Amino acid sequence: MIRINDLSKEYKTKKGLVMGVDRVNLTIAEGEVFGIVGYSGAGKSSLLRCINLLERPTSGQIEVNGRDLTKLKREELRKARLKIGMIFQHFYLISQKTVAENIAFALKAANTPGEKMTSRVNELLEMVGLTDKKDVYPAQLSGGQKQRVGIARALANNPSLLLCDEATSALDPNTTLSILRLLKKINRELNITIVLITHEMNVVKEICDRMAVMQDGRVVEEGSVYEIFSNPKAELTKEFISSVLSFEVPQAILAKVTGSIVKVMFKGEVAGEGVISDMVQHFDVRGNFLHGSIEYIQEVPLGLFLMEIQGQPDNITRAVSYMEGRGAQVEVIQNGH
Ligand SMILES: Nc1ncnc2c1ncn2[C@@H]1O[C@H](COP(=O)(O)OP(=O)(O)OP(=O)(O)O)[C@@H](O)[C@H]1O
Repeated sequence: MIRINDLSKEYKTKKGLVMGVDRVNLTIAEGEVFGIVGYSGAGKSSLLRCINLLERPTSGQIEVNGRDLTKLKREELRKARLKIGMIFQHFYLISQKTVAENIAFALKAANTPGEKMTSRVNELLEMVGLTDKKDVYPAQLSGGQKQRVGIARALANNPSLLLCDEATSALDPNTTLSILRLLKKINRELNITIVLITHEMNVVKEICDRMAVMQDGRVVEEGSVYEIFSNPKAELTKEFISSVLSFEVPQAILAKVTGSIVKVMFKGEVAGEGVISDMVQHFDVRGNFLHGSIEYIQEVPLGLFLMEIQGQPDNITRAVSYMEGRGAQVEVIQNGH
């Protein structure tokens, strides 16, 4: 478990003090994938780098597996850090070393005996799917392959925690997905807690269990990814969510709409049911889809639809109540005219 207690990080600059992290409190459970989201400058990197004390917090505590890292002596901290792996947006591989040597480098830092080294490197290469690239140099690898080496290196000393600093931001969407799946596999099979920072909600949607949204060094919202996606509270969170669940309908289309416009959300299993078609059958109304999607967050469906309902106002009201009675959240965006 990771406990971040009242953590602040101030930077002294020529223009005065900058609050990188401002009194953050977070608890991250063992085995969880936790995402920290925010725009550039929100304080994500500062917070992540405080977790393994790459940055020393100005105040507050970082507790990892029951030990306050800020209180550890140099040698104790070095040992504790070996159990915290980290991967980076720009990989930071050593260009003069082969893939195998890059991974072995982390094992040497932990004084792994020579005879164990080769077998451990091979094991890690297999885990990240790079056995055939063992003897090549980083320059000969694609971005996704470089990140796989980064992951193998981070896992070398059997960490309990993996910190990911914008790990997929330099990768194309397909490669991003394959790296995220690898991270999820590592989380599930090795029970490694993962904390990642990103500015992309798709990353969070794909693999995180819980998340926090940061702005100006502070956490403005925190919760399960599903709850936050289905019911974001802070304005900033809503903005982030709209980047993945967008309801933009061209004005030209909206201008033609004469019925009521409603936004309908189905959570969980109910998303698969034919609530909307039942509604159309039960009441004397017509429904036209203007926009819609079913997103799967942690394999649980979240259905979001924007639709026009045509009919007598009373029937529309009854139809909306019917959908609500069947578990939908309905918001009337515009009444018919
Ligand atoms: N070494 C530093 N010296 C001075 N100010 C810093 C330093 N590192 C970060 N900051 C400032 O702290 C604030 C938070 O920066 P941080 O890099 O943590 O944000 P971020 O959300 O990770 O953004 P990005 O994704 O752009 O890295 C910013 O105002 C930044 O300018």
